[in-house]
Amino acid sequence: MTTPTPTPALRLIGLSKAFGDKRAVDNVDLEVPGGSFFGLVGPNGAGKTTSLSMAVGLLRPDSGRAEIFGVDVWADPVRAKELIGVLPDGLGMPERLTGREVLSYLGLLRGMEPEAVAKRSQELLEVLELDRADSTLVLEYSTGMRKKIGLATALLHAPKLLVLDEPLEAVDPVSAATIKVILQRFVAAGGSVVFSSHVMAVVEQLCDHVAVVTGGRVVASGPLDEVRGGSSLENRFVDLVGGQPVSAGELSWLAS
Ligand SMILES: Nc1ncnc2c1ncn2[C@@H]1O[C@H](COP(=O)(O)OP(=O)(O)OP(=O)(O)O)[C@@H](O)[C@H]1O
Repeated sequence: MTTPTPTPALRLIGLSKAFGDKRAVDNVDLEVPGGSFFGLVGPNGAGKTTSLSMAVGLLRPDSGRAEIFGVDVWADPVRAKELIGVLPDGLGMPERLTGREVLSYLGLLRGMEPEAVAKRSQELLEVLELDRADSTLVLEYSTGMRKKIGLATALLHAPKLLVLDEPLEAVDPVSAATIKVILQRFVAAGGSVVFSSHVMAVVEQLCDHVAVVTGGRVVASGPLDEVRGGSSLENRFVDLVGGQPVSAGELSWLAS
């Protein structure tokens, strides 16, 4: 008897998207195994945001489809949205609300009971160390605080998969450390995470699976060790994107 293959947390099948003449994402196939910590890594303009936006139903593909735990994102958006927590790139939050108010509003909007919203918000504000969430407007938040409250909104309804666009980009080191711990705990508890980054060191530090994206295409994907192979991920990355040989010093900005 054959063992059934587990349903991937996220599956992209032949996804493509063009903006005018520009092919931002070109026939991308990707499988994110359930329970994995998956990094989508590539340089600016590689197509990471466009791919993730299509994966979560924020942007309609020209062709192809996306499945969250086997649920077609465009055929059954309600079910798909229950399964995912999303941190978009822009973080366009209502800026005249406090962090707690943002969470309260979103929780009620998603149909949660008021008591559950209050309890869950309190837990998230504590673990994310957002202790001024009652007194500070989002308008006044630092990038780190915005990413943390964004992560709290993504986690509010206890999703099975987190899809995060650059969650650590331009974040202060203390907030970044907090975010990393929360994501690691989420995966340890059986959740799955997909996040984008152009920082190789972050992906190597956190992820068990990785996809390298450049020019709108996935040029390598799989378990981190397999993709990395014998040489460092930085060198393989440079090979894949067609760059010149570089030293670790030249690449130090990647680790910032
Ligand atoms: N709304 C849009 N209109 C026109 N072009 C777009 C739009 N969104 C993205 N693009 C283009 O599509 C390509 C892929 O962009 P995308 O934002 O997906 O890349 P990215 O890998 O997320 O880059 P970054 O790390 O800079 O965010 C880029 O050339 C970008 O300029």
